[in-house]
Amino acid sequence: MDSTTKKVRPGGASVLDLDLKATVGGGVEDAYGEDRATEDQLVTPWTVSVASGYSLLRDPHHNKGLAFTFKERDAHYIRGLLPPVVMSQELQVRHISSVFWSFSLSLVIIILLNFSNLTYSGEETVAQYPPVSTPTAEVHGLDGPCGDFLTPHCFPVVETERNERLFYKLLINNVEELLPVVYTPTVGEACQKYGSIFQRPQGLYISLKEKGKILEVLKNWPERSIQVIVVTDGERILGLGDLGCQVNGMGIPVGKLALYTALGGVRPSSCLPITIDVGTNNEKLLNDEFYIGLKQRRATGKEYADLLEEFMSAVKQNYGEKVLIQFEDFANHNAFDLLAKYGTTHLVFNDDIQGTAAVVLAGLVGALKLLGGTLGDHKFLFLGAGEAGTGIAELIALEMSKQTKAPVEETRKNIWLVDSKGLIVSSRKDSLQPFKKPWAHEHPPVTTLLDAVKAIKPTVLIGTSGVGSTFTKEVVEAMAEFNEKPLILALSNPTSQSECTAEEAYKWTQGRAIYASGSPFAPVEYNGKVHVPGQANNAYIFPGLGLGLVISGAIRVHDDMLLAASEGLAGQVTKENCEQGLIYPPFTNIRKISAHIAANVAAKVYELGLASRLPRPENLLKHAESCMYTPNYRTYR
Ligand SMILES: O=C([O-])CC(=O)C(=O)O
Ligand SMILES: [Mg+2]
Repeated sequence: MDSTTKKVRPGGASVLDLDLKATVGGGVEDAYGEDRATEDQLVTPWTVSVASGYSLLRDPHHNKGLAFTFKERDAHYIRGLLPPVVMSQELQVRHISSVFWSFSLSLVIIILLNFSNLTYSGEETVAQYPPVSTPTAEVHGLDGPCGDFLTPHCFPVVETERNERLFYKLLINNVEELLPVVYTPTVGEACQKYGSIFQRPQGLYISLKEKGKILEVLKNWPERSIQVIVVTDGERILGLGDLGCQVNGMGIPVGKLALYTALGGVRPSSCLPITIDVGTNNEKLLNDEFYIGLKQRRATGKEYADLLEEFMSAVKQNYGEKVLIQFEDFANHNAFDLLAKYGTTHLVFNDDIQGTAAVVLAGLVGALKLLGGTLGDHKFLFLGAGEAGTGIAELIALEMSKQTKAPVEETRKNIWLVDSKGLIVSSRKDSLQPFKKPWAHEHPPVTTLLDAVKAIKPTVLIGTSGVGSTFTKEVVEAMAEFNEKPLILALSNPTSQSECTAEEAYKWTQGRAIYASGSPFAPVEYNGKVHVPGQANNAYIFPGLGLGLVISGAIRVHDDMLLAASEGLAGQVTKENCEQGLIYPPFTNIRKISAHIAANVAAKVYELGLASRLPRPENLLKHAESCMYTPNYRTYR
């Protein structure tokens, strides 16, 4: 062998230089290309090591706090770093739960910190959070020190930072109470107020500065086996508008993915939150010296489309065909285009358009048990003709069309939408955005919601405009005039943007309304009867939908899968729920509900031939349940 044909690796070993580019293989699933890389190609030097001692207690994936046994403490060099008691996970959860509800959150934080890592300074963390009092705190009676001292959102954030399994166990065991804390509405407030407090990375930031390097950026994320990505560009965060990159620790994608794990059983390490930063048009943020995002106006047109295209290609190249990408809180003008463009090449869905649609359709099916009749017997009026409004409207029309065999163009005629310019009617057609055009029916112009209610006489009123307090007393009273049981869905988030509160809906209809909202409301007593409002939030759907797509190895999302998800949810509404006026099952059973949704979705994926995990398991419900991540501690050797 001629020495000139040898190359010397940095480690000193020599290899044959026989056209390495063509002959060196990395093996199947060498996704990162490290093994097949030639010597002149750059690779990411990832290492895997066993955590022990002090660093084990600081590793949230493996930390068990006081649950480490003495055998484990000796084997992993942590004896003495923890106080002498050994506490089971169940006891840890019980302890936190009891403290959580009977004392104050500030105290909880300190206890959690003790559980998780004794060297951590609680005061430091707590001091980072400015005073705030949240609607959640009010809903749950968590006043006092919690309100003055820190935001409840800080509680789970701190918790995941210390002990992931304890956090998920706590969340699963107390889902109804904690959902509003990790998720809507508190997450919205956290995004608005705490954008400048950057903690450790909880997801990836991809800005215009990363153009041309997005694949490299993805490789910087420590986990490789990614199954679900939630991505936002921050332009329409809930009903709060353009918050740019102001998503502290990426509130929205992180919050959604926490629910993928807690409610849908998707492994936390396979979830990747991503915030895309193309600038912001929010003047306040642009003028804020502490703003953490790009200080420029939003990129649009080709510049925006090119960045998104690079992102979508890099995701597919890095994680393959089966990674699910959930678009979240994009503005209308991008959301529909992105969904149409990538729906045929990637496994994508838009939670605000499709997730919300599936959950509302399920609620309507539940409501029919109370109201009687079929979907086709009802008339729907929406305030808001954006992603949620048109998405829900389309899915209702599709389901009606399936039920009645009438073409969807016909069934759409039972559905009317009002936007900021009034009722959408045919005379406005030329000036309407494309996604609104199918809803421009024949009718004289009507400018206000109240007049539209009087003219259309809907049986169902749905608010999706992101603007609060728009279902006024007059509007709700008008609904109650010609409906024995008016169905009122105030879907805008967070609580401040609700079209009307639960109390208003019941009061203004003398307790006759069937009411559900996007953000949670506490039960209301009216005339001696307790009314329990439902929460029509996409959190019911996306975790189960995602699980169904992942377990079947789906490669595309089809409308029929959304209908299957919706049916899966509707099927979980019991007779007792209906008797209480509830159109959704309680969140307490959400893991079971998610498994049913996942099984229904997976069945549809197999039926449509879009599944890549073969053969199809016989019992999909059992299979879905068996695939769900449970956060119980594992024993270490
Ligand atoms: O996050 C939520 O609670 C529901 C949702 O997607 C939105 O309002 O944009
Ligand atoms: Mg959303």
